[in-house]
Amino acid sequence: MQLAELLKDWPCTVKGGSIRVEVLGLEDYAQQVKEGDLFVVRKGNKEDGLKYVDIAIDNGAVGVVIEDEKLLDSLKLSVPLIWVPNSLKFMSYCAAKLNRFPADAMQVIAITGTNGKTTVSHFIGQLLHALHKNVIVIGTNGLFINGEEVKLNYEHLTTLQPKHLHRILKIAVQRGVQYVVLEASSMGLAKHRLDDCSIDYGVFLNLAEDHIEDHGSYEKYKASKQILATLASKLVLNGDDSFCRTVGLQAKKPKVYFGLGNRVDFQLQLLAEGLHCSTVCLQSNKGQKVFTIPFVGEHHLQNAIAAITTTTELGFEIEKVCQAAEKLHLPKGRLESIENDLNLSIFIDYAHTEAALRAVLKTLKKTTERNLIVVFSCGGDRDKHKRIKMGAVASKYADYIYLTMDNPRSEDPEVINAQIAAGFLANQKYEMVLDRGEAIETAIRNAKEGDTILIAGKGHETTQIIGAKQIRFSDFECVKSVLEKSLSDQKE
Ligand SMILES: CC(=O)N[C@H]1[C@@H](OP(=O)(O)OP(=O)(O)OC[C@H]2O[C@@H](n3ccc(=O)[nH]c3=O)[C@H](O)[C@@H]2O)O[C@H](CO)[C@@H](O)[C@@H]1O[C@H](C)C(=O)N[C@@H](C)C(=O)N[C@H](CCC(=O)O)C(=O)O
Ligand SMILES: Nc1ncnc2c1ncn2[C@@H]1O[C@H](COP(=O)(O)OP(=O)(O)OP(=O)(O)O)[C@@H](O)[C@H]1O
Repeated sequence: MQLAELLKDWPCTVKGGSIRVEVLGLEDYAQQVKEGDLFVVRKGNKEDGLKYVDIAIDNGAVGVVIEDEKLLDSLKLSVPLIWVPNSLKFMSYCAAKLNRFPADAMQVIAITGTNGKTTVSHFIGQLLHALHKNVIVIGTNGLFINGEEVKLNYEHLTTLQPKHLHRILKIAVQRGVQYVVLEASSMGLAKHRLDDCSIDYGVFLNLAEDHIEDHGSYEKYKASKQILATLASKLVLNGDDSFCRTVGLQAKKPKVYFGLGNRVDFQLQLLAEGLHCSTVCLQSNKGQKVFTIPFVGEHHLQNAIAAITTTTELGFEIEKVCQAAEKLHLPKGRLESIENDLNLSIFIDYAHTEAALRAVLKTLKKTTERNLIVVFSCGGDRDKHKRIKMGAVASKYADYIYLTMDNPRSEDPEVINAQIAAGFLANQKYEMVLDRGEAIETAIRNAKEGDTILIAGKGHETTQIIGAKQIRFSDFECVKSVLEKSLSDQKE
């Protein structure tokens, strides 16, 4: 597309060079600029893109975009210099336009909330696939087409940057994908990554304190989430959550409420609970339906009803949606039970917020036969306020706690753990085993038949960040090797 055409409807000032040049792509990382790309200069948290303009031009940039108006006079380049008021908004628009607004050809569902985005995205993906639709799901766990993971070869964010997202959507449309389910992180929304996705349904799950340091304050975090209500045409809201209710009251848009409580359009009631499944009753103006879903936990019932409501709103018959819901499964690392011969219940779960830890511990407390044991810690260099709160929640439900490491980054893990332990009840039994592998091994070896062990915080992740180093570590691989070792010890 010609630069002139690309810039036609966007407020900007162009200086020097020719606007008749062909633009092939968009890049804000200078070293990755390819022949024909526009290079967008941004001042970030760590770097100033201005430092890298020469590299971008050497790599073939056909234009340079800036948002500092003063540079229009001082920067002399061999290619057009383009000033735009907001480079992040421009990147979103430009990426969408260069790919011919692929989202317009799809039904776009975006999910936001502090907890449950990945789970609900995958549930909606599974329901649509079961209803014979082609669907792409993009979020923390990666990119999935009809349930099959497609590996990306670039930095993986929960909400992809527009330069990646619109290219993926264009290919998806070409391959006949009709639905896209996107996780909308607060940072992704604040950084305008989803501005030009023509979102049909914005799904609001819940709000709790998180990412405060990333955003600067809780109010700013909350405001970032609310951006989704302005971007989406219709809203699907959790009627049990006060933040979602407020979003619904403020938005002058078609909306529908779901929940486990009263005053909602789609209500899911728990009728009976087994060890691994829940029998539920769905009530809506379309009638009543009783069915069984293959997992437990109030929070996952919330996630299930969010997905069922959204899919029904997309125009599918409620009976067929409920039928498909009987085969839902949780995504990798969410309340995942690990089979073993030790008569222990071992679960790996991605809980890394206070609300998530409460939800999963409350669920496991109900099913555990004996003691509930938790292995966890908190991440370093972020969200310090949540440590004491997570400590208090763990202590409320757990009989024994192993404090360990969960991406301590530049912080001393002993200090992080001391801040967690400050939230413990006075009589809490616990110990600190900093090496995560050793902590998991000790928890399994010391457990007695009938105990439940929750290994929380890492879920699907496969790395541990200690200092500046990222080392390979997976809770799944660790548990597997401990179980194998204990089996061979038994045989000896
Ligand atoms: C907060 C945020 O959105 N940060 C993103 C942002 O970084 P930044 O603005 O600080 O950029 P910077 O590294 O200072 O660099 C400034 C400019 O110089 C350029 N540069 C820099 C170095 C270089 O060698 N060459 C070069 O051209 C950069 O491309 C950039 O344009 O631009 C970078 C490059 O495009 C992104 O990698 C980076 O995401 C980082 C990886 C990140 O971790 N983001 C997290 C906070 C995030 O978005 N997380 C959410 C989930 C959390 C939530 O729920 O809110 C997510 O959606 O994943
Ligand atoms: N509806 C919910 N309410 C409270 N906690 C939940 C809910 N759904 C999931 N969780 C907890 O949060 C953890 C993470 O779930 P999930 O990955 O679906 O959330 P997320 O919002 O995508 O998280 P993140 O933004 O950190 O990637 C789960 O392992 C579980 O412990």
